[in-house]
Amino acid sequence: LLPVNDTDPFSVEVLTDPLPFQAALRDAGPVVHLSRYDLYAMGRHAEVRAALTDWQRFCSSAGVGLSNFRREAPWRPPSLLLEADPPHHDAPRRVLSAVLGPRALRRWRERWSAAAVEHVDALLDGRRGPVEVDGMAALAESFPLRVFPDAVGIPREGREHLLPYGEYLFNAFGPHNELVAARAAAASEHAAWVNAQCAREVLADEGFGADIWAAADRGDLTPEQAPLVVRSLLSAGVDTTVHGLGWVLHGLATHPDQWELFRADPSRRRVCFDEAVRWGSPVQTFFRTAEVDVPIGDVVVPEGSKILMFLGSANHDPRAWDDPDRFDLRRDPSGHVGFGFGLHQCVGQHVARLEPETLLAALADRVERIEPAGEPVRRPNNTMREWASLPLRLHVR
Ligand code: HEM
Ligand SMILES: CC(C)Cc1ccc(C(=O)O)cc1
Repeated sequence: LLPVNDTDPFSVEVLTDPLPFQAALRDAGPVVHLSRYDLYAMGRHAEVRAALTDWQRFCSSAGVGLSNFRREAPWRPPSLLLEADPPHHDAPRRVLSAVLGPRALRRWRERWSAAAVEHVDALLDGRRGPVEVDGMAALAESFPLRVFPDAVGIPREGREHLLPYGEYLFNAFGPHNELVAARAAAASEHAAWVNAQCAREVLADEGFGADIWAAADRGDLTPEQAPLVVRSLLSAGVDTTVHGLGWVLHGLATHPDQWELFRADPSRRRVCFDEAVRWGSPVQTFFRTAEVDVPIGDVVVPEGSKILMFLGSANHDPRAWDDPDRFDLRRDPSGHVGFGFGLHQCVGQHVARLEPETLLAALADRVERIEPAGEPVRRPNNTMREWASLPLRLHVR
């Protein structure tokens, strides 16, 4: 293993199995200069949380990827939430908080519960005993794509652009390596399709998109801002939940006692998804930019530097968690940074929780046991920790 500060954290090797590098990063100090990209890396829970709450000194408007928007043009117009700081961030955030809040989701809960039952019934197709599936294709990818685009209110045509768009977006937060170069040509086509779905005239009368345009009618947003706020949903709302679900299924399959616990004790159901997001941390890393010189320990992070926060490492920091590498529904995962923390903390987290809640409830009624049915396959991505396939055996009652 190379010394930490010479390691490329975006190499396929580290992206595929990040835990050894992250342990070395945590041990190397509260903040570590990585020479390869001239950035400052944080792997410990305390420092990552502190940086996430300190939006004045660690800003988002220079981009939350390696690229510094003040030095090079972003590949797409910046997000009005993710890549914005107060005061510009305030109104779009206020609008999306209301559109995606727990109260607003009540009308989707019944629909998604019914959709989950239909989805699982169709998958099991009346079979009993052991049923082998690829958890990613059969559940983690297909269920979010069944319910979320309709909730946004986009047309059915062209939805196959959604996953590749998100895949490219999350790669593009990292360095311009092979993962980005391989798909750069297709990306502009995916982006063009996504942008076209944000126009008022293509969106259904009911859904998150319509709610955002209604906010513009009320003057809570300008008509120029509305389509970009809809774009945020299509950018952040699909691949994240797909891989969040992937980690739930992988955790339950590799810890079969946990499925027993989940089925036996409904109170565990609420905590299950957050424990999976802590344990798997589908969003592994992203950046901030130092607005001033920031002293941390005996290192000064110079103004203008990029800070790389390792959320997955913070969520496995033994300074913050007992037995962090264990997926355990008995633990209280609150305080994890898998949804971020502070001002930009995930505004879609309630949607993110509702999808697995409804799907797992439908599975719990029919499946007594979940176990691995072969080697799962990783897909390297500069930001997202993803399973390409998850062979599972579901024991159906
Ligand atoms: C498991 C699923 C998800 C994970 C792990 C996740 C993770 C995150 C994280 C870590 C951030 C903070 C980014 C930062 O601080 O720079 C964030 C922000 C955000 N997320 Fe999520 N997210 C998920 C699902 C969703 C969904 C379903 C939506 C939309 C329906 C969504 C919309 C957003 C938006 C718009 C922001 C920017 C918020 C702001 O900057 O104020 N996310 N998400
Ligand atoms: C973890 C975050 C980087 C996920 C994310 C992506 C995109 C947006 C957007 O607003 O486009 C917001 C959040």
